[in-house]
Parts: sequence; structure tokens; C-alpha cells
Amino acid sequence: MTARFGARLAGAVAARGSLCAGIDPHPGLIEAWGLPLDASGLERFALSAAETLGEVAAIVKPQSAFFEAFGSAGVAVLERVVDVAHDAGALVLLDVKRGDIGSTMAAYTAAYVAEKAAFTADAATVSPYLGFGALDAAVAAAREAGNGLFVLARTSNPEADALQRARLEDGRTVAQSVVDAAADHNAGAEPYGDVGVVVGATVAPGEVDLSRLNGPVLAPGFGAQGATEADLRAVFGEGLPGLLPASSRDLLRHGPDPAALRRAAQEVNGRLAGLRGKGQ
Ligand SMILES: O=C(O)c1cc(=O)[nH]c(=O)n1[C@@H]1O[C@H](COP(=O)(O)O)[C@@H](O)[C@H]1O
Repeated sequence: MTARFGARLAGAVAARGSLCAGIDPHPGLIEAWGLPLDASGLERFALSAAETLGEVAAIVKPQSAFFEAFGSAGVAVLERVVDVAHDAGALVLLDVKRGDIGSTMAAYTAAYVAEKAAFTADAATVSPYLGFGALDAAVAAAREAGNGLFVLARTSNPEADALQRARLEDGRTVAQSVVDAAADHNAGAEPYGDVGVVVGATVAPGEVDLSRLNGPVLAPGFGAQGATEADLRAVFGEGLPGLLPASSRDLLRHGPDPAALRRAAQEVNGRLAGLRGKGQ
């Protein structure tokens, strides 16, 4: 039987490092790689990035929007990206940020993370802002299939501050309540559970308490959005189990030469090694 997501991720990070390599085929990047801005250019860009980054990163994160922008041909490319990254040895986190009422979430789950899902991803990003409880069935279905979810808690964009830092009646921030709900799903799992959270590397230190999470933490905002290793250290401390700093544009700008792209990812992973705890 295949190990569940949290265990697979811990093994992959121990072997390859903690970088989550984003595959975001921005139109400007496709053109900068000398490719046509159509489905064929998308395909060459994304499959090449998936092959190269999939060989060196523990986990890759294709961002669905950039594929959907090319219609059904783009979605077909996204399906292949998942397979190519898997073949190269990486786990795949599909960045789709879905969030809806429970009955509709069931269909998103069937698309991305349930048993025999249409996409063979290992995990997907989801939004809890229709209420965390609306995700409970998705969490259960993902787990049943040995997969995971990453729940947006405290996102990297400045527009999120007012909503996610707002206080609930019990005094916790909205973001903290999301982290706590994820923690409840992860209780007792070793080395950690299957329900991750997203906390931007750009947020102020001390805003969220991750000590009880016992799950992976996706930290975007590292690289192109301005956060550095020093920010990661300030926000998350050293040795936080399951910390996955995520970078997309700042890596992909090193292409199209696969050797240069590979070197860039390896170099970032090397710099991140100091943030990892023992045995990770
Ligand atoms: O869930 C995400 O991945 C995500 C959450 C968040 O809070 N901020 C954030 O930037 N992201 C995604 O992370 C990636 C960041 O890309 P770069 O800024 O190019 O590294 C994009 O795919 C975003 O959609």
C-alpha cells in the first residue's frame, strides 16, 4: 500500500530538500523562453519545467490558472505536467485553490485528490473561506486516497490582511482558526499529518502559531514577492517540520536551459537546508 501523503512528503523532503518548485507559466515567461504564446508554447514550457524541476525538487506546484487560460488544450497540458513530474520523481501539489459548499467540494475532490481522481496529484490547495467545515468531506476523501490538502490560512498577498487578521469572538484571528482546524485533522500523525496550511513567507513574524499544526506548511512569497531566507527564519523559525518554501517566477526565470534551471533549484534547496530540522 502506498504511504499516506504526509509520510511521502517527509520522505521526499529528507531526500531532496524542502523547496516547493512552482510551475507558473506566465505569458511573459513563455515568451522569455522564446516560445510562442499559444498551447504549443505552454506545452513546451510546462513539460520542460516539470521534467527538470521534478528531478530535483521534493514537490512541484503547477498553478492551474495559467493552464486554464489556454482552455481545454491547457488543461490537457496540466494533466501531462502531473505525470511528467511524477515520472521525474517529485510529488505534485496542484494549485487550484478550490473552495465551495460541501456538495460541490465533493466534485472538486473527485477532480483532484480523491481515489481515482481525474488528475493524479498528491495534494491540492483549497480555500476555507466558505467555512472550514465545508472542507471536511474533502479532507476525508483525500486521506482515504492517501493524498493531502493545503488549506489557505494566512496568504502572502497584502489584500488578505484585513480578512485573515480579523478576530473571532474567541479572540483568535481568522487565520489562526484555520490553522487550528487543520491541526485537529493532523493530531497524532507521524511524522506529520496530511492537512497542510498555506502561510505566506511575507507575513509578520508571530502572526500565526503553528506549534500544534503537526502538518506541512506551504510558504509562498519567497523569491519574486520579496521574502528572503531571513524572512522565512523570522516567520517560521528553524527546524519547523514540513516547512515548504515555494518559489515560482524566481526559479523559472532561469530557463529555458534545463541545466541552468536545475542549478537554480539546487542552489535554493542548498540555502534552505539550514532551516530544516533534524531528520527532515
Ligand atoms: O497557494 C499558493 O500557492 C499561494 C498562496 C499564497 O498565499 N500566495 C501565493 O503566491 N500563492 C501561489 O504561489 C505562487 C507564487 O508565485 P511566485 O510569486 O512567482 O513565486 C503563485 O502560484 C501563487 O498563486
